[in-house]
Amino acid sequence: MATQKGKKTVLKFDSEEDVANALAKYTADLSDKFIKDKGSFTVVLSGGTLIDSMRKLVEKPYKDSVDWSKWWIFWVDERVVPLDHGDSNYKLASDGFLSKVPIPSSNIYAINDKESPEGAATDYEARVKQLVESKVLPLSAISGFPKFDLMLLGMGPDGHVASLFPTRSQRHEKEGLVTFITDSPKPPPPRITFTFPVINSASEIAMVITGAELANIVDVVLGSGLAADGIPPPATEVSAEEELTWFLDKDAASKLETSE
Ligand SMILES: O=C1O[C@H](COP(=O)(O)O)[C@@H](O)[C@H](O)[C@H]1O
Repeated sequence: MATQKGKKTVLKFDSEEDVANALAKYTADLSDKFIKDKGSFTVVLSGGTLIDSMRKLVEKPYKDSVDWSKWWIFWVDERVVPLDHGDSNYKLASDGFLSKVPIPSSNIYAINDKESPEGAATDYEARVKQLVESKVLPLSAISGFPKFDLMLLGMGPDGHVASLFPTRSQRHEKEGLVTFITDSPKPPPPRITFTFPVINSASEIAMVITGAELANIVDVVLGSGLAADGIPPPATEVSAEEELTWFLDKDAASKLETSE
């Protein structure tokens, strides 16, 4: 399990709707803070249910109050499929979020979908390094890895985050920024993903978890940290440099409440 560097906060809400409202305010407040402090806001998205949980951010008042022109968008993981494919995390975010707000298209870092998984990972890592060179992304003074302002993450029922799965070696990568997988246990098999050193160098991380099917793994990750097979779920390794905030609805927190 990673050592928590920054604060860890667990927020529980009565409904998924309340999570969506709180997540929108949290994200808009961080956007204001980072843009005031450094003139830009670098945001890393996951796929899955996260994008639907972000729906309130593209409604009033945030749609009009957030300075979208200063946003930069990245993906914590991506399925290696065409960007217009139904499995693409880019398409999911594009349809549900990016198409609704005026983020400059040159600030949106989709993968190169013409590449193999290995080629797409190499390409994405090179493009992130270029942004370090051009001072869009700073390096963490703690880890030396690129430091994003905010990562918005989901979690699977096996405790995977990004495309870092319990029984796959990518979760142990300590050198690279971006790695690839060709046998993801969750379809589709070919994916690229940020590594834990990059994820854990972010200033702020939100783990956004809703639904009863995630109650057991939430209890494991925020409780004992060990799954029934004795393997720590990857989500136990997530930590932020400033603050890791868990957004849980009542259903996802249901086992946690009984064991606390
Ligand atoms: O495959 C993926 O799964 C995780 C979790 O998805 P969810 O639907 O359970 O929220 C997601 O965070 C990741 O980005 C995606 O590629």
